[in-house]
Amino acid sequence: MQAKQGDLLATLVGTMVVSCQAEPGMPLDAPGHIAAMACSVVLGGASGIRIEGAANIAAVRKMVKVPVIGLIKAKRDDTEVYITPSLDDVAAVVEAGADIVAIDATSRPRPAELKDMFAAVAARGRLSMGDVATLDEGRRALDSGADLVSTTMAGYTDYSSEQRGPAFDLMEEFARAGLPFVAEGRIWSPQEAVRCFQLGARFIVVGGAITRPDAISRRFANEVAAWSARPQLKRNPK
Ligand SMILES: CC(=O)N[C@H](C=O)[C@@H](O)[C@H](O)[C@H](O)COP(=O)(O)O
Repeated sequence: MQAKQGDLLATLVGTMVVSCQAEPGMPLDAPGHIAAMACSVVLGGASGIRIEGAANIAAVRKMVKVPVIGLIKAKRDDTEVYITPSLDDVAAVVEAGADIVAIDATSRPRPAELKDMFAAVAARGRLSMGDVATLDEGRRALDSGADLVSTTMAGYTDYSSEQRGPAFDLMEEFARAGLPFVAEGRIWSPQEAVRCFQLGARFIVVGGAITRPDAISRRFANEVAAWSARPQLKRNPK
């Protein structure tokens, strides 16, 4: 790894990266909106930004100085892998201005060999982040040349059990194995964020809890609806 890349990683250790993404078709799904979110979370203390899509990465790159983790979500017929699945996607993420390229590093069949994906990132002078669901996948990603591994995919494959909160069990497995990891996925509270560091995370990536107003509103609305539906409230409206 080149010295400059090591410096970049050092700025992230012990800090929070914020993922600024919008589902396709949602009101915030536009490069200008994503860039405004990125600027806002940097004001709030994010030390890096995770961004999906070449146009969004390019828009954010112009607006923030902090490291940008870029990815392309591409659903394909030939694979379940959808986070930066191909070598062309790697090139597009780098071209758009990302410092770190996030790549699905699960063990599922993929269009290109993992080691070729990570090598393509390194050849372009960028860092790579392997998004995994299990410890074995993390080990394999690091052996294949990933600079970082993240718990991103835990709970999102058919062999990693669905979870409501962060993948604390997987983080403990990484720590016991002495492997460095990034904590990402379903971190919803500052207390959960701290717990990730207690378990040994190098840094954390928080998304929906900060940047998905629809999901945040739904949490409040569900609690409010449950409160308002209490039987005693119906009996005594005053
Ligand atoms: C599984 C998958 O596709 N994760 C994506 C990866 O970029 C994003 O949709 C997540 O928002 C991101 O990982 C942060 O997680 P959370 O929003 O739960 O804090």
